Amino acid sequence: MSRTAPSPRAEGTPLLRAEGLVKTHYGEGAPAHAVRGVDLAVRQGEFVAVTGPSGAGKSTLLHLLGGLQRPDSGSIWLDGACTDAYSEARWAVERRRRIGIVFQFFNLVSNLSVADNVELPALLAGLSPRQARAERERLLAELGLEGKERSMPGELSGGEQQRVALARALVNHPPLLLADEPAGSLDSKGTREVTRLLSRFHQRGQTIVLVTHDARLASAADRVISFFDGRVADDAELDTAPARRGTGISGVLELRD
Ligand SMILES: Nc1ncnc2c1ncn2[C@@H]1O[C@H](COP(=O)(O)OP(=O)(O)OP(=O)(O)O)[C@@H](O)[C@H]1O
Repeated sequence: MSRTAPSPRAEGTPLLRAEGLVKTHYGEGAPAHAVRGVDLAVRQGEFVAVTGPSGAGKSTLLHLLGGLQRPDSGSIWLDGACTDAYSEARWAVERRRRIGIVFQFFNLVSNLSVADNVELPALLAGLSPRQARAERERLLAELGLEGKERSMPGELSGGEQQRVALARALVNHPPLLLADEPAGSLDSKGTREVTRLLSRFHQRGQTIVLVTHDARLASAADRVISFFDGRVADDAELDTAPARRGTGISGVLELRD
């Protein structure tokens, strides 16, 4: 049975809301209490970075928010709709429509071309092949990947693969982008690229929840949640974020520096 959405914190219904999230992993050793009771609301247009030490539970939290793992208890609302009763298939549909996800190791389909990797979610969401191709062309051009359409993921640099993954995540115009250590396997140039891209999409209104160890990447956000031992230890709005100052990423994104 669906629960009623709690009253909004401010400025209307949050795009994403979690209440009382708990998740324990049972593996070989002792149970890992990864998420121990998390309440969270993310408003439309926010760029939230979740930081914290290794093992704090950040990735688990992101997986819960994207429906990739199920909480042991607690609830998640997407745009005011409770997801408690969602099946795996329903979550897959909701992700296609509402949530783009990028991962540390890109998770591209290795035997599909760049073009096919980006078009696939659009086709699955019901776009015609022509529409999917148009969206793919637009995004790959924007991300500086023209000419790479027929390449296979293994032929690309890590930074290029992550840009393809971003194109794939955003091809259906999802209201929410979740990013799990998107620069975690990139060099400093790749990290700068990802930072600038996330800032740019955020400035255009993209809501982002980012998990990262990287202070530089986190500083692009306008709100930083410090996660420790499965709980929110601090939740702070940054008044120095580039997007808020309006002095950071603007104009044309230069990727080829
Ligand atoms: N599938 C799993 N099975 C068993 N234990 C798990 C699983 N996934 C995570 N854990 C454990 O849960 C805890 C939290 O892991 P999680 O990956 O969420 O933390 P994290 O903050 O993202 O860490 P890192 O920054 O190192 O990626 C850790 O103790 C981890 O070993």
